[in-house]
Amino acid sequence: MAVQIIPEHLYDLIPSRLTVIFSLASLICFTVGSALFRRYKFMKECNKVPGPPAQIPLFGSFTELFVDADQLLPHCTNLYYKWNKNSMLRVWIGPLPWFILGAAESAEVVLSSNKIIDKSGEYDFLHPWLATGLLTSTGSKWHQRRKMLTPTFHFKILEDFVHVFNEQSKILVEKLSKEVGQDFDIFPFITLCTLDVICETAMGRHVNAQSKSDSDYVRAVYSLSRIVQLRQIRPWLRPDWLFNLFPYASEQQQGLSILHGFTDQMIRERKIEHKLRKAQKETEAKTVTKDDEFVSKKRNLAFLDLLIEASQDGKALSDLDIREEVDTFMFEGHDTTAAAINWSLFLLGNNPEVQEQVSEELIRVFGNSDRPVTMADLNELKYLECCIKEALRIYPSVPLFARQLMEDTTICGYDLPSGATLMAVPYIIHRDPTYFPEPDRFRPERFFPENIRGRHPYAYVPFSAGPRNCIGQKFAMMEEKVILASVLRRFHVKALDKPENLPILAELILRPRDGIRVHLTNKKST
Ligand code: HEM
Repeated sequence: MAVQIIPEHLYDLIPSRLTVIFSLASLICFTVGSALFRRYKFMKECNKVPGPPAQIPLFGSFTELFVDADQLLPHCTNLYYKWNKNSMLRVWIGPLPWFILGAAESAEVVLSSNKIIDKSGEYDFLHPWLATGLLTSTGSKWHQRRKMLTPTFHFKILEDFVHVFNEQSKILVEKLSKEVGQDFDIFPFITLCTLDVICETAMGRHVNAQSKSDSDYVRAVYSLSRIVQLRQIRPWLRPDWLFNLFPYASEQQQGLSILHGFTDQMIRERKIEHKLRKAQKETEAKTVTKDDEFVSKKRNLAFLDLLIEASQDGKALSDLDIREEVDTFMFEGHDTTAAAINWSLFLLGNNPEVQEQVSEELIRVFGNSDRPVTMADLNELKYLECCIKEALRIYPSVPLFARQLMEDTTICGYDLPSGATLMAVPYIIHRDPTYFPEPDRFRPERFFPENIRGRHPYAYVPFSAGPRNCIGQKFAMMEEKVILASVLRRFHVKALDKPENLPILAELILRPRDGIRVHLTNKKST
């Protein structure tokens, strides 16, 4: 006999099957309808910003940036000039709207804000590698870390790195001297040099990348950068579950084990050294004044040592926290400077009259000696500095960077919805003829003090600007100056390609697709 669970008098209260189906259908219709309505409103707001129309209703355009990698920047620049009305362009990357900030005016609103500091979803693809270090973190974590790391870029600490820049430049010059008289690609030589510099300054280790012809580390950096870039612009590679179906996933895994394995080993080694140093220090008398305490205690240390000290034996920073910051320095600190030095050489190699002026300055400062560059020299190399700045204007190492709106915000008269991605593009911003007439011409005098005066402060942003600007910009300028001065004291550089014919890849870093082909002549023998 079946057990009667529901009393008979309640049967009438049970909805009929039809009612259930109807209610469910209504609920689904309501949910889908309101989602579509929200989406429609979102797209309507976004579409108020001028830009190419979405090709697929509700989903935007899958093909807008589906161009060859070396066409991405020219394509974006053309789109910007075709549609731009108010310093901004809207592009649909699949269902996601990107707002391209291509002028000082729109860049200022975003970069100067203390609220718009969240990185966009595009940075999530860096997380497997950099986790949430300073570049990729947000909110209170970012605030705390920025505060903790700022003193490590103190002028006095950077001063100690000048000898590293000199040592590695010397090796570079020796290597380049073997190429004198031949046509060759200088890009890998510079990259290995900046890699040696960052390994020594960030981790306190010689990796001798310049002496080895091929570096696993550099290969892994390139492979990961390419994969991150692809995931940013190919919507089908975005979700992890889809990405994992492609061979890129195993390539990424291999790259990560090289990069993380390397950093982990460095952390282990430096922690042991740190313990020994600490024990030794405890036996020494402490005679420093409070003001000098931070700087004087930390001289001759690598960034990693400073992080280990700041970690308070794991209480403030775990080993993983340290790794994410060291990886961030390694990533941000070597490829960016390598690209910047290469682009400077490329432009100087295309503009012999400018290179001549640099040579005259170098003779004025160093005479014919080959002594190392000092801190005082760096302050004297004013024209070289203008050349570096102008090269970063034409070819910003970081060609674009992005923020995500966490609340509805009005920018340049447009009401942009929460969730939108704002993409600052220095490559376009730096070519605004209002601030830089004949923008494609290499004219270092644009950065003479009298010519900078009155220029919009956000017209030139190679290191970004505002609260999330580049923490390493002084380090980068010093390194660039030492390396370029060392190369140009010894060689005359002739570039073999013209800017108008050089294919450029806007990856995470702005790179020449086929390297920088040059011909060096020995100055001393001329
Ligand atoms: C020419 C060389 C360099 C250029 C052009 C450059 C450019 C930039 C730019 C544009 C940003 C902002 C990125 C964004 O908002 O997504 C940035 C951030 C950053 N850079 Fe650099 N950088 C250079 C060298 C360096 C060096 C040498 C280091 C370290 C040793 C470094 C460390 C960082 C870090 C940690 C951040 C994140 C800062 C934050 O969000 O608080 N950079 N850099």
